[in-house]
Amino acid sequence: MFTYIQIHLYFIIPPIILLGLIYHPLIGRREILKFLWLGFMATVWTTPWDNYILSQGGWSYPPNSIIGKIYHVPIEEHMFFILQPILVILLHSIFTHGRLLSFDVDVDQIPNDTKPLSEKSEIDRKGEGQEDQSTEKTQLSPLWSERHEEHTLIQTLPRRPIPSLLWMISSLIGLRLVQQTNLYNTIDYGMKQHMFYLSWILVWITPVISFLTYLGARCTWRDWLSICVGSGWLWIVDTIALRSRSWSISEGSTLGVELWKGLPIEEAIFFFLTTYLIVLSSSLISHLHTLLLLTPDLPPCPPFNPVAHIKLLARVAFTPPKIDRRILVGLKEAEKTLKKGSKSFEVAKLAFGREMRIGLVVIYAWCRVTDNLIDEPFSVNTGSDQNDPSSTSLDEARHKILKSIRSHLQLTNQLQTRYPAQPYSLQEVDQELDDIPNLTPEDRSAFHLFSLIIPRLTPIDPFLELCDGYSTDLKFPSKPLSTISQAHEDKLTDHLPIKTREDLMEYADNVAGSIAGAICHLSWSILDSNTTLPVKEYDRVRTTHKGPGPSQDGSKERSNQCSDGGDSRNEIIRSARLMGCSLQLVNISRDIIKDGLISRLYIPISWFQTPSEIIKILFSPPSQPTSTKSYTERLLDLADSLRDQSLSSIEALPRTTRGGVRTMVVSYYEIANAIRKNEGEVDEYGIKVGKWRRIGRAARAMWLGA
Ligand SMILES: CC1=C(/C=C/C(C)=C/C=C/C(C)=C/C=C/C=C(C)/C=C/C=C(C)/C=C/C2=C(C)CCCC2(C)C)C(C)(C)CCC1
Repeated sequence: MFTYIQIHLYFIIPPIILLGLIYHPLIGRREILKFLWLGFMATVWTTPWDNYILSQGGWSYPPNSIIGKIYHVPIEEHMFFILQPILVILLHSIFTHGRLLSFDVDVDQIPNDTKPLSEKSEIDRKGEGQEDQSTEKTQLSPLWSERHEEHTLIQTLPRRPIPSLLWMISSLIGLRLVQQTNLYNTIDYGMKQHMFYLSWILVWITPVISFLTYLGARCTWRDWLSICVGSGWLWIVDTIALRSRSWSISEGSTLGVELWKGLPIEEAIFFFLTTYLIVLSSSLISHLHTLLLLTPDLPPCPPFNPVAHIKLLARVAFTPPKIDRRILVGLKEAEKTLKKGSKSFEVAKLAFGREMRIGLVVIYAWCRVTDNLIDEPFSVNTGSDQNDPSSTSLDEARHKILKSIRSHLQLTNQLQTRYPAQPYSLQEVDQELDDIPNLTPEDRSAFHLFSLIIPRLTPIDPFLELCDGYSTDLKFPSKPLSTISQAHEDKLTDHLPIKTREDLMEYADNVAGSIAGAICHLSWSILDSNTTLPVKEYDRVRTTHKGPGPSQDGSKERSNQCSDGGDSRNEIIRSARLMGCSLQLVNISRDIIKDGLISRLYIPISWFQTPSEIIKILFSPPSQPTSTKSYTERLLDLADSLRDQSLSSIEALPRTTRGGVRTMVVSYYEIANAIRKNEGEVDEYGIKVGKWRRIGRAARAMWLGA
């Protein structure tokens, strides 16, 4: 026989420890709130009910099975009220971790208003042209804007009165049966007395389910999966406990029907409904957390104090905000972009919690789209230039696109500083995008998404710096040089902007250091802030993004900016930027030959003894590849020294981002290790990194911090 505490020790606590170990790098204040709130609600809601039923003899415990009692309820049972929510929440969090949005929402199409503004204003102009209809237009326009608003705003948490009513009806049935099934009733109601346990389950739990369902809580298929696994496990545990007489259910108060041998149907229903209620609450809380991040006038990070936290969630649950459709569509598109674009980021993103991941996906999609637009300005049918764009037209188009991207960023930033005095309006920023010739609706959607989410979370400066990095790329020959003589004619070295180590460091800092800094801001805003507009808090830290040229060790000299009492966040950003540079150097080493094929040489010219060495790298024949050893070694040594200076900064980030950042870093360093293993040689395909080795290293970094 197992005692009640042994049931916990053998069957409930070990899975909690196991799931806790798996999920612990991502357990932050959002998850802790779930444990606290549901543990608290379970205790408050279940204790009086359990006391009453025990007093009525509904179930009982052999005296030698329990440690002690608080009134009628054993101490172990009180533990169960808290352990079951912890177990189910962990299971639910793990099963639903892969979803970017915790809820289902039906937005398949890119909305029409991703069309260029010029097309929209065309419609407006047509209306204005018809003088006789002008009065009608003025009357119609509020209606139009109302409709327009309806079209762009989506309620992701609609009330669900019908399913809620069905749950309420089951509560009423339960209540009716309860009235007739008191065990002490002298009149025998036949079967009805056997309904005692079932009716009390219905009366006790269905009103809460009905309430949450009314608020809009509902399950996705992954939620159902966790309900099935969770309740399935609890059924097994209950069967073991009942068979070993850890507790027993009174035969008089049950129907006598068993799900399988030893498990009364009432117990199966009980554990199914409690698991369902916990998953329903957990998924509703996740939904509310996502709404906080996606709604510009709510704080993206919930308060640390659990009481303030649950109050905020309750306020949002009772008056759920509508979400801009373009955000929801944009996120869907961004996920697709990511799937196509980068397998490794697709996996690495899973090492972050959901809210952080949303921010990263938005930034990644924007970077990907802007990078593609600049690299391939004529990729889509854009008119006359498309067939054989000359170098000049390519250059012009690229510079024009970069200018539009910059102005879009600046306008986006202004939009944020005007908010909340004026509502977010994408119309203005949209105008800038109209100047980009071959913008697809998907690209436009990535820009919209960025404007709607990022400016209140991170300063815009890192992205402007990334644009500086893009403009360095634009200095390279716009079309790959196909012959050595062409290279000589074009005075190749004039077109190679990375001349010294400092140039290289500045470039790496602009393209990767900047994004590393943005990730720091993102993590503070999402995981450790307490205002609606966390970006305002970064005004001081922001200076870290602008500074004089690079110093000898490659970092930008910004010592004067830290003399104000040593803001630790400035320090962290500085280190993070070094780490970004370090990863970029690894990237550059891997792609030396590949980049050479498109006439991009990121190795400083000063590292070459003679011009013929440059030519060898740029025109490395596939049959007799040029040795890259001396360059990769130097680049990777530099990368190592930057990494060593900055590794400690990861530990200063909010706890739930550390695992993800560590995972990203080690996967990059697996590339560096592979290059070293190959004696510094890379070819046009870069270098192969063993998939399992990479996964193994990433897992160690995530769970063991190594
Ligand atoms: C009896 C019995 C038993 C068991 C027990 C247990 C295990 C219990 C549990 C219980 C539980 C485990 C319960 C739970 C409950 C829960 C609740 C009651 C909840 C609620 C919630 C709410 C109400 C929420 C809300 C909200 C949200 C979610 C969000 C925000 C907003 C608001 C606040 C609205 C055994 C078998 C040993 C033996 C025989 C008898």
